Order: sequence, then C-alpha cells, then structure tokens
Amino acid sequence: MATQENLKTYTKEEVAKHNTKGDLWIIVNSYVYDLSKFANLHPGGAGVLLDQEVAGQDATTVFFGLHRSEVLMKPQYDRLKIGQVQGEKPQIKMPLPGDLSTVPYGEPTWLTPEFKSPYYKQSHRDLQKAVRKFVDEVLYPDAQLCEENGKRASKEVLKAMAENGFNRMRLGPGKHLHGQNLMGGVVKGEEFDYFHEMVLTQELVRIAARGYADGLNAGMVIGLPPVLNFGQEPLRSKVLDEVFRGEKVISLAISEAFAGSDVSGLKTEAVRSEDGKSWTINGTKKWISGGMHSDYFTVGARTDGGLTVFLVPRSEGVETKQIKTSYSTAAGTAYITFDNCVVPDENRLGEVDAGLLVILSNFNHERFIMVCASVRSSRAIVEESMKWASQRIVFGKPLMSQAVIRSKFASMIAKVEAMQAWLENVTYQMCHMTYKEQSRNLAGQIAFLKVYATRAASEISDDAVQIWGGRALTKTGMGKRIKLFQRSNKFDAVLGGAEDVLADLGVRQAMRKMPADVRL
Ligand code: HEM
Repeated sequence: MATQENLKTYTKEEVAKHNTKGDLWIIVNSYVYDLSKFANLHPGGAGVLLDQEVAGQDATTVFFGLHRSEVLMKPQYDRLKIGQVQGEKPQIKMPLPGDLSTVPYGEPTWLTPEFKSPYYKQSHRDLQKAVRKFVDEVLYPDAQLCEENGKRASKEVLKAMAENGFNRMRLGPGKHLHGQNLMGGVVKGEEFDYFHEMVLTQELVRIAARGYADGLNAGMVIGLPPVLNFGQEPLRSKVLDEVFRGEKVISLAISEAFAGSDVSGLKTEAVRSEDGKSWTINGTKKWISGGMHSDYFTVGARTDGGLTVFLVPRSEGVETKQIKTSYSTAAGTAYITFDNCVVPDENRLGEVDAGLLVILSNFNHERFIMVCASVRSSRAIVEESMKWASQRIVFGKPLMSQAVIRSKFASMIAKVEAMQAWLENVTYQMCHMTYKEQSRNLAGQIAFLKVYATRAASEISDDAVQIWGGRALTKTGMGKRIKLFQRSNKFDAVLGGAEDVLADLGVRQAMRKMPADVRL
C-alpha cells in the first residue's frame, strides 16, 4: 500500500489517459486511484465509473455525493490509491481519531473554540479528549462490526474499558470511584462529578451503533446500583469487583410482558423457604437489555407484602431467549424465564417487600443518562445532515441553498441547543444536591427533560429523513446513521419511563410543591 509520504505524482494529463475498462484511473481529493481491477467489483457497478466525466477525471464532487468519506479510509479501498496529482493537496480533511468536529453545531458550545462555559473544568476537558480518542480508536471499529453481525462486544474491548474504569464511571459519582485513576489518570475518582459522567455518556454516542451501545453494559448501569446500594456483604463486594473488572456482566430484569412502567403490576413471584434461608423464583421478564450477555440479573419479584429485589446468577432454572428488536441483536435484548430458580437469602437486595424503593431509587439517574445520550444522538444527526446538505448537489446547487431545507435545520439546531443548555443546568443542580434532594427537587425536571428530548429526537429524525430522501431508508451507505436513528430513537422514548407517564410525573411533582396561599 502506498503511504502518503512516498506517493508517486502524476499530472492530470497522465491520469486522463487511463480512461477505459481495463485501464481505469480516477482522482478523488487530489489522490489518484487505479480502479482497473476494482471496477467489476464496485458496488455501484462498473458502468458509472466509465462515464466520461469520471474515467480519468477528477471525480471528487461526484464521489462525495455518493459515498461516505470512511469508504476511502477502509484498507481494501485505500490500497487502490497509487499516487497524487502533481501540485495538488487534499481539499477534504479526513478526520483523525479524537478530532473535534468543525461543522457548526456539530459539537456543544463548550467544545467550540469561540464559546465559554462556566460548567467545565480542565478535568472534564481532559476526560472528553481521552474518551473520544478511545471511542474512535477502540470502540468504533468493534461497534461497527458487531452492530452488523449482531454479536456482543469483543473480550478485548470489554477488558480495555474495564482497565480504564469505564464500568465504575458509568455508575456516576460515588465512593466506588475513590482511589481510582480513571482513563489513565486524567480524572481522579474523588473529583468525578455528574459533568464527567455526562461527558463520558455523550462521547460514547459516537460509536454510532445503538444496539451495540445498549449491549455494552447499559444493563449494568441500571442493574448494578441496587447491588452497590442495597447488596449484602460479602456477595456485594464480590459482584462489584467482577463487574468492574469486566469479567462478569449484569442486567436489570424488572419489566415483563405483564407490566412495564407500572412496576407494581409485576407477576414474577418469589416464595421464601420454610427455614427462611432461600427463595424460589418463578416468572418471566421481557425487553432485558444485555440479558443475553449477562451472568447476573437484578430481579424484581412479588413477595407476600409487596415487591422484593434479588440478585440472581445465571443458574439452574434461568433461561434467556433473544428478542429481535428494530436494532442489532448486539444489544442482547432478552426474554427471561425463571423456573423454580432458587437463590439464598444473602442474594436479597434491600428489605423484604421494600423492593419498590430499590427499583425507584435509581430511576432519576437512569433517565439522566438516557437524556445525555439522546441529546448527543440528536446533535450527531444535525452534524451528519449539515454535511449532507452542503455536499449534495440538486438542481445544480447544494441542497442547503433551498430555503425549505434551511428552515428544517433552524428547527433541528434550536432543539439540540436548547436541550444541551437545559441538560447542563440540570447536571449543575445534580452536582449540588444529595441523591435525596435530587429525588425531591429534580425528578420532575429530569422527567420533563427526557420527554422533551425524546419528542425532539422524533421530530429531528423526521426532518432528517426529508432532508436525506431515499438515503435515509437504507441500512448501509451515506444515510446509514439517519436510518439507525430512525430505528432506535424510540427506545429512549419508552425505556426508563414512557413519555406520557413521565410528563404526568413531572406535573404531579410540581403540584406537590404548589403553595396553598397563592391566588390569581
Ligand atoms: C476510489 C473509488 C471508489 C470506491 C472505493 C468506491 C466504493 C464504493 C462502495 C464501497 C460503494 C457501496 C456503498 C457505500 O458503502 O457507500 C459504492 C457505491 C456506489 N458508487 Fe462507488 N466507489 C468509488 C468511486 C466511485 C465513483 C467515481 C463513482 C461515480 C459515479 C461511484 C459511484 C457509485 C454509485 C452510484 C454507488 C451506489 C450508491 C448508492 O447505492 O447510493 N463510485 N462505491
């Protein structure tokens, strides 16, 4: 393979001579590609390459109207590069791992050089840089592969994540981070706050593979806190260690075909043995993210006087079946059956019949994380669409020259900017409240923010589809991320509390604080 440094140079006249089927060169972004052998394998067909405006010519504009730039970065296509046009330099910059986007609104303002922010310290910025590079170099290639073949993240990736403290960081600030040097020491566990968590969660969105992302310990983010906060020693420490080291996987198994947002309607049942030493669990669970990959399940079950939560290891009587959803099976979404599954009383998380508290106690944090990711995903769609509307030529002009298209962008951009600003405000409040105060004062704000974020995501998705046309309808090619967003943005609208349920929760919380002594 020719490297940038030792590339041969050719004049445009020399390249132009190679314009026939068996001897076919083209120029893209100042580089000369020999497509003589590749033409017959070209997914777009050989014929289009023989067009007189393509064969032997500079095909840069037409190329970027039809392909993502990552096509050129794939080794099998990079190999076709044989030289560079004399005196020319690339006009289109290929992104390097860790790069910030230069597309307007492609990054939140705090990552845009012209803007200031009161919220971010140096350690937030250092974490952002380190995580972005890690995501681009380590996670992205694995994610793209697995999203396609439906398999879980590779062992190497899980190990690298554990070594950098990802699993600990994803639980949010707390004692479990103390004494830890995270991401090679860019942030100390003691100073890790909700802004660090927001940065981490938003950077992870860049892997652009939603099924894989949900399979990548999303189950842990919601399944491990009950162990951390309500587990009994020594099992608690054992499980935390195993999961933090990336050796074991855990997921939260609450929802059932019988009950979703109405957790009090669960039918899975746990019956205590006569000697009180163990529990027998029977029932089913549905839509369990990461369930196929899990070694442990945090299970909510009906007991005599209410709900109780148990840590159930994958063991006799536990069976998981893959549910095929609208995104990749890399998410490991499972249907679980518990058939006379016996666990010792030491596996109980929290008091008997007090499971509702155990389940509800993490809901605000779960929703906060979902908002972080959803808002960043919407921004990624704006960035993708900005590029597309600038490079796509229709009626002889870039798509962006149409007022109707610009009006869609105005609406999309306003939404992502508003959501990020609101999210940063909520994050700031979280940093200055105890968890109890957050539940009292922020449950409504977070609920409204999640509803707003998922409604906006839906509208942004619709606008993007209209901007992209047919390309937004195929799983591969230029619009593949728009298609993925269309298929997956609704997950956030349903998981962690459906929109209408959350909206009502927010209003009810506000009404609890309504003073009795106010009148119009
Ligand atoms: C270095 C040169 C080229 C390489 C490596 C290449 C590679 C590819 C690949 C991998 C695809 C599959 C779709 C995708 O992944 O985006 C594709 C599709 C296509 N290519 Fe190329 N291509 C090259 C040059 C060109 C040129 C110069 C044209 C100009 C007409 C062209 C026209 C097309 C068309 C029409 C499609 C189908 C697009 C669609 O389905 O939307 N290709 N090409």
